Amino acid sequence: MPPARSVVSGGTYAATVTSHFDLAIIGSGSGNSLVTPDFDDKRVAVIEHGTFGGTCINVGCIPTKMFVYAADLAREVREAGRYGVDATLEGVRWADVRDRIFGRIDPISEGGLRYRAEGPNTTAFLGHARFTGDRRLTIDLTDGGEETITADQVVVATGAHPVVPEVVTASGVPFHTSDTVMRIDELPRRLAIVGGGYIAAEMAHVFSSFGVHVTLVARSPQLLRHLDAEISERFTDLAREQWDVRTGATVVKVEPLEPNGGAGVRLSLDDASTVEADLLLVATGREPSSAGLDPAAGGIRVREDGRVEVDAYGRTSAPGVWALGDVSAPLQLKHVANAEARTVAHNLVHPDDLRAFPHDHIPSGVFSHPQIATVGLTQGECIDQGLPHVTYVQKFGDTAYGWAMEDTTSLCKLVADPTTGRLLGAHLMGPQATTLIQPLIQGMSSGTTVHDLARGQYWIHPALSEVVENALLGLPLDAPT
Ligand SMILES: Cc1cc2nc3c(=O)[nH]c(=O)nc-3n(C[C@H](O)[C@H](O)[C@H](O)COP(=O)(O)OP(=O)(O)OC[C@H]3O[C@@H](n4cnc5c(N)ncnc54)[C@H](O)[C@@H]3O)c2cc1C
Ligand SMILES: NC(=O)c1ccc[n+]([C@@H]2O[C@H](COP(=O)([O-])OP(=O)(O)OC[C@H]3O[C@@H](n4cnc5c(N)ncnc54)[C@H](O)[C@@H]3O)[C@@H](O)[C@H]2O)c1
Repeated sequence: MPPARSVVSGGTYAATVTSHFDLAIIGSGSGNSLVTPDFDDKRVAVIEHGTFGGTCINVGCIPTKMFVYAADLAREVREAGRYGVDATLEGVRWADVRDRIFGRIDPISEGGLRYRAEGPNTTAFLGHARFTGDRRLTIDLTDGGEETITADQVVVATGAHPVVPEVVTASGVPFHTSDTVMRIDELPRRLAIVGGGYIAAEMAHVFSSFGVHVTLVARSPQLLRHLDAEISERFTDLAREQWDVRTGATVVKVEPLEPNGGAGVRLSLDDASTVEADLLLVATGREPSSAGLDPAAGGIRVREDGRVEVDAYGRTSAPGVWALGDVSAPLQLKHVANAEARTVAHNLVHPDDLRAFPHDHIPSGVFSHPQIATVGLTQGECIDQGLPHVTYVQKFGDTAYGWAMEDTTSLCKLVADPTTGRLLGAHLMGPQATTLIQPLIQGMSSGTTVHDLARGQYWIHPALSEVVENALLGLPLDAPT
């Protein structure tokens, strides 16, 4: 492992580095995968101002889901008595859970940096990149000084970062975001989470399953309000059974619990109620990391919401400059960033055969309790768009495996076009929802009709996937198409 130097080239610090590259990539998350064999005989720079490897591996999808797995286990032990299996959760060794997770992850980041630093044609710059001209970047190196490079092509893959409301930052009270909360030294007794989206739902599940009292403060009347209304409503009801959920509530004041500071926080809400907690987690969205790039200096247009403007092929308004992932994508999801990176990797070397981003039928999952998975249109969107549609809701509890699980709350809701007999959307809430949804994503992507999806293949009996089969068969379509 080379020491953490700002400019790493060939494993040794290079005082004078090559200043012109064939390709410069800003951001080592999904951007790092652009260094394909097509670039074996070309010079590539990867610039990173944070932890090498980006969000997903270091502070996003991977560690959160590793915590979620442990949380699911803890919850199952607690609930085993329902099935006549008596078990007691003796404790959760937070430090051991945390260290197991980061003990796997941290070496991956280190290995990724080493691989780029020691690559024969790659240079890893550790520092903050900003545009200072057309395809010209000035890098404020992490350990001081700056370096200016140019490149034939530049890819902006700078991701997104947490937004923290001013009421929190102005208070001076210590708080966490998802970037830091997974590394805390010990579990708090009480955790307050501000936000009602993905991160809030997943972190509330993790910490409450580990025995922490969780209070969740959300501005909107329902949690996960981007989802199908029925799912969002039912999830909010189930959340209230697990956590102290304050919906339709805005935080108006944040202050330390003790007059002289120290641990603990008191939140005052606009309904005159208060929340007291030992730790505060802010999960109020992530904004694209575009501003710090000085995009205008590079001729790069940015949308009102902060996303770098790209066309269907990933081209920005500046010739030779591309963007992908959270900094420009319509959704902040790793599978979207990966798909866009595959597209840009092709387009970089095939200027006469450009491919468009595959943005149809993008699914997403929320790894909370319960788990949620969704793809396509919601019923509400069909109504808003005046689309003819039919729906069907299949309860997990009305299938054989659902009986085994004594399930009373899980569901699979399908939305279909009665004329074409094709699926328009699928929305699942319950155990393994993110896995169960896959045949429905496949059906939508390949344009298979509901009838062919249901009857064109076997479904293993009495597997949980019969929920999906029965949901398809339940859709009130006129006739098999
Ligand atoms: C807690 C959490 C859980 C998540 N869970 C999931 C999940 O389960 N499934 C899912 O699909 N998605 C999940 N996501 C979203 C997913 O992590 C992101 O969509 C994905 O990582 C974005 O990849 P990216 O390459 O666009 O950006 P990133 O991976 O964020 O990479 C951008 C990199 O650019 C660097 N950078 C930024 N600006 C500069 C600059 N000016 N100079 C140099 N370097 C710079 C950053 O430090 C960063 O390393 C989660 C996100 C979070 C926060
Ligand atoms: N499983 C996954 O795929 C997964 C998991 C975590 C994160 N992510 C990605 O990361 C993104 C960021 O996650 P997130 O949970 O921070 O964002 P989010 O957009 O999912 O939710 C943000 C929440 O904060 C609320 N909010 C916004 N501003 C607020 C304010 N000033 N005061 C109070 N509440 C406010 C919103 O109403 C919303 O409930 C997600 O949109 C998602 O794309 C994905």
